[in-house]
Amino acid sequence: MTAVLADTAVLADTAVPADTALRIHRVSRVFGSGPASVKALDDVSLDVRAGEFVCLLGASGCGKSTLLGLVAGLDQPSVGVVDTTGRRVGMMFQDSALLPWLTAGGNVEVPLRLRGIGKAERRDRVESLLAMVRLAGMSAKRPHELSGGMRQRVSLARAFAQEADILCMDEPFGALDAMTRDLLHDELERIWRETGVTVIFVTHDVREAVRLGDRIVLLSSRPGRVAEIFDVDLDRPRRIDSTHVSELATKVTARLREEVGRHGH
Ligand SMILES: Nc1ncnc2c1ncn2[C@@H]1O[C@H](COP(=O)(O)OP(=O)(O)OP(=O)(O)O)[C@@H](O)[C@H]1O
Repeated sequence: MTAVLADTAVLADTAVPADTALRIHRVSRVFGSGPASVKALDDVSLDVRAGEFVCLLGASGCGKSTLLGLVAGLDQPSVGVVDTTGRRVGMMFQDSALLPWLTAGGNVEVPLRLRGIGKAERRDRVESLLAMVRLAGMSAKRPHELSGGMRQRVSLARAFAQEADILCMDEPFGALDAMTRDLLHDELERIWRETGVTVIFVTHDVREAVRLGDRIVLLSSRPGRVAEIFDVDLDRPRRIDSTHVSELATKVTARLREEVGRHGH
């Protein structure tokens, strides 16, 4: 009887609610072994609701990309569990990483091809994905013919072509100028709302996190732990230069500074 009760307790503890898209449970990641080993993540837990937009924020080297890689299934935790609840996970990187020998349309088509979608349907989907990122009619252009912002739009369309339920984004707009980034924030927010995708968005830009996130998860450095979680209760769409965004960004920055100071960066 006791054993049954114990099992039930374990099950109750680990059952994931239906509206939870992602559960990160007591995850640690250590690279290497012995004295030279690096503990990149230490006992990180986080539940993300389906359709939620979560920003992972922290100083350089705090383990943001490591955590994202675990969610994307590119890496395994040393301890703990990453449960993507049977949902499909997609990825988008900072560098647009477009295949230079393919056109814009050809690049967007890659994830559709990989999933065995037929030619006629692929053509339609590519057109609508490019229209979604406001690049209608640009399908035949090659990456070198496009601006950095346009390339990142193609990359965004390709990311959405994965039709992921959870989209992991690793500083996707980090290399863009402020104006282009602002436009892409608007586009991403619109597409996120239209598709209902769950987004895990890594950034070290506090304002960007406040502009986009439903929640901001602040990670501490060495080892990476959840230092604090901020709810962003601001109406959307938000302007990155609005007073409300600035006020919360100031508060988050102060907390980030505290964390950075604590670890002597
Ligand atoms: N494959 C690896 N082998 C060894 N150490 C690693 C590996 N990947 C990451 N690390 C270390 O783990 C720590 C976290 O790295 P990670 O890239 O996740 O940080 P980050 O927060 O994404 O940094 P940044 O903002 O600079 O991109 C760092 O100390 C890094 O050197």
